[in-house]
Amino acid sequence: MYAFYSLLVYIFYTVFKKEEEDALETACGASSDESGSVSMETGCQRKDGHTSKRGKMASAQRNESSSSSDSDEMSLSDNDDDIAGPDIPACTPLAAFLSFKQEAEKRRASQVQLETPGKLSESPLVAVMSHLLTFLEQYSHFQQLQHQADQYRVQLKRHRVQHRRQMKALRASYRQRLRDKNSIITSLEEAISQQQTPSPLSEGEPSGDAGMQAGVHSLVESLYGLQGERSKLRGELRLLHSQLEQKERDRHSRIQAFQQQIDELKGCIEEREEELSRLRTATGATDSEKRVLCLSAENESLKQNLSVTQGLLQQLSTIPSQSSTMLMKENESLRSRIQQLELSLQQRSEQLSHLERRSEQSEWRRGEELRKREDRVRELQLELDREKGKEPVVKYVTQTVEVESPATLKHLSKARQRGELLSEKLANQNERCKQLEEQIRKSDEHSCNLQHKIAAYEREISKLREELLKEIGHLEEKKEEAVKAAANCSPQHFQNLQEQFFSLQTRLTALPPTLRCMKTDYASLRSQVRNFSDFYGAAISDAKKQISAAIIEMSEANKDLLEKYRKEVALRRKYHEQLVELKGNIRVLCRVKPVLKEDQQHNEGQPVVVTTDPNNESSLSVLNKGKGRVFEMDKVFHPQATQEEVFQEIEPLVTSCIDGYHVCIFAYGQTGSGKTYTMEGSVENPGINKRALKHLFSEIEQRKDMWSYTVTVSSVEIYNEVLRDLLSKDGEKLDIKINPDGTGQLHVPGLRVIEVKSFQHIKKILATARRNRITFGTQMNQHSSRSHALLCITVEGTDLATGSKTTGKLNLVDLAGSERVWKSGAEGERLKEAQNINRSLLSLGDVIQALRARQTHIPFRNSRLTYLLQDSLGKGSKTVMVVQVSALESNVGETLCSLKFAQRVCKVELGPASRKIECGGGMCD
Ligand SMILES: Nc1ncnc2c1ncn2[C@@H]1O[C@H](COP(=O)(O)OP(=O)(O)OP(=O)(O)O)[C@@H](O)[C@H]1O
Repeated sequence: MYAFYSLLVYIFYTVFKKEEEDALETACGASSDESGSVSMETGCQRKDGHTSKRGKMASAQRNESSSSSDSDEMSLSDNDDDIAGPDIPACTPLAAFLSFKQEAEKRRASQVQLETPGKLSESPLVAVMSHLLTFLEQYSHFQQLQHQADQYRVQLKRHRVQHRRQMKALRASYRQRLRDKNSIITSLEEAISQQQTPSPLSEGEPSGDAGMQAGVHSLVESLYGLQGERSKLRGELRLLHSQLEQKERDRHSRIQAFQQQIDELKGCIEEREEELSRLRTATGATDSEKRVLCLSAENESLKQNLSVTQGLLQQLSTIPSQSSTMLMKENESLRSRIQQLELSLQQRSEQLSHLERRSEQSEWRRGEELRKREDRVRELQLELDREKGKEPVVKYVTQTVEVESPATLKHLSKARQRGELLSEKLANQNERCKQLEEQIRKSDEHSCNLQHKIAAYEREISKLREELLKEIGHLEEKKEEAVKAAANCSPQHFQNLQEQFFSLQTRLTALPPTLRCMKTDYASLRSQVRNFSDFYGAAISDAKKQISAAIIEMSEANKDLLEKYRKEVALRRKYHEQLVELKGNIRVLCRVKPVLKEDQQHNEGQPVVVTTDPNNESSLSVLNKGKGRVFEMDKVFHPQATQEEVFQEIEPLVTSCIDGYHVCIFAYGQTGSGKTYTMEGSVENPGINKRALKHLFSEIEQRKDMWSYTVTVSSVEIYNEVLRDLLSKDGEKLDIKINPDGTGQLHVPGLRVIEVKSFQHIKKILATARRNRITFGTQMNQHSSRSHALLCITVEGTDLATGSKTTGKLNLVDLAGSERVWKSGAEGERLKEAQNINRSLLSLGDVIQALRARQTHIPFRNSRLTYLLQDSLGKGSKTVMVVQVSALESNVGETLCSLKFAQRVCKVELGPASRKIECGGGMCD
């Protein structure tokens, strides 16, 4: 009866909810009348004061209804309060009803027991109801649990997605950092800003995610650390810029000071020249006057002598008896006069020879001076050239810094302009120096002419002297005759004699003007020579002093500059290393081959499936079967990229080889994709090999004042796993062995190693290696290289100041093309070749894989190629891989393979590169 009644009420309750609620309210009201502590809000309560299970369920239902309204926000909310009970619309009212009925039944049973004691205390209906209630309770609990589990699962999934997203972002940021410094900084900022915004996940998460949170925190910390490093680097860069500016200012001021000094010197020289010309004319005039005076005095005395002689003759003519004695006296005086004249002539000739000696000496001294000055000018020229030669270093720093900031770029362009101005000024100075030399040469020529004139005059004088002597002899003869005649002279004879005497007198008077003229000329010339040589000597000694002072100053300034240059080189090296380390010691570049005419002929209508992004230099996408795939590399060269552009990316590594690092550059890719073109290039457009060697020699030339270098070259090819020397004609099979010198390094006994002195020499060597390499035509490439070709350059340097030694190695490798055998149409010998090529490339992949996994054993010995490259592929080396790909759809499979391999290499870390430097007998880094 009760069961039926209960069922009926339940049906009413569920179908007509309102009525049921009313009924429930009534029932509860009745119950509350009895207990006095029941309310609709909290549900019905038992007499013992405990909240009934039904009440609990009702409150759970309320919670559920409140949480369900937020269900849309569930995915974003992490609040544990969101966990609510299951949706149980049917069982809750039933449970409420049953508990109500159970209470009523219990009350009724207790009344019955009171009325009829000894009867069964609990009816079966009550028992069933209690069972039902327990079941409902358990059911709702189960549903709650299930709901909670679902929510946990959703949360876990959400956490996992977010975690994966975060990890992806972090990985991307790290990769970005490796790509280049600027992008690292940006990505770090992004990552930091991401980490700085509080994540909703970080609060109230289950304890299972604590590990992940700790990981994230540690990453954030490391990012902060990197940010600090970045600001430190920026500070260092600023410091470098300011140092550079200071140096540039110093250099400029020094150059100005030199310029001023040189100008002053030139002014001095000009002044002196003017003075010289003035003095020359002035001295010439005074000397001539003096000579005229002197000679006129001499003339006067001669005249006096003559008049005396005349007087004597007259006396002779008047007193014939006394004439002979008189004549004899006159003869005596004439003889003495002649002797005097002879003496004076002798003295003069001695003076002349003395003068000649002096002029010769001054000439020799002047020649010496000139030679020294020429030497000094040459030295200065060399120093200036060296100064100019420093420009590239500044340029390099400029290039390195240009990457950093546009302000530095502006500053360095100004510095370059200043440098150009300086070199112009220096060229002008050289020009002026040359002009001065020209002037000196002219004055030398002039002095030579003067000496010639002096010599001519001297010859004339000696001729005249001879004539005079002859005349004197003649006169003496005549005098003797006259004396003899006078002894027995008749008046007639005496008259004859007188006539003869007068004629002689006239001849004697005719002589002096010629003699006077000659003497004047001679004396003026002599004084000119003496004055000129004295003045010239003084001017030269002055100029010498000034030049030597300027040279001393110059050499001191040069020392300073040299010191600064050394410091700059060291700084540049340091920053270069930091840059290379930031970029990573293994770098992967990708070059897309342009579609050439011959490619179009073979693959007519083939679409291009490889595209590069002009805004992103480090990604390229490949379209395969309608799906695009993006690959990230350190740098991607678009099909139109030039050989020069490719080399520019590699240039810093070539430089580091001179500094003592081991560097390996290899080209990898499908056959015909342009590996040989990139490494060797053509005659008119050379590739990496030639450009690297050219750069190497120009860098060595720049450093020759501080370092001496020896460059040696060898070249081998690996064909069918057999090693052959490409520089020897016999093509003997070679083997790789451990060097017996105890260094543990590898060497190839019998391999021809050539010392190279110049770039011209290397050209011939490269041509020989190219001729000897094995190539065949395949379906994919008409001149396919069937072997791996290695060009090994060793650079041994010695620091001239400290004596420390460095050994750098540069391995330039043109790998044989990877190919799909069916596609290349290889058969027989070609098939074996292709298999060998693919096997060795596979070994290279294995080595890279092992390096990537940081395995203790790296399988270098699995192929000749990897064994030979062991030095340059392992730890502490710098490696660049240029992946060559074709853009055509027919090659998409090979392109994808090559790019996947490249991506694997991208992830390899070789650790910091180490410099192979030997100081004091041992190796040190
Ligand atoms: N970037 C480029 N610009 C112009 N021509 C190119 C370029 N790359 C390759 N080539 C041309 O494509 C042809 C094949 O190139 P190359 O011989 O260098 O390929 P490869 O990868 O060395 O082939 P293999 O592995 O078979 O030796 C050559 O004629 C070369 O001149």
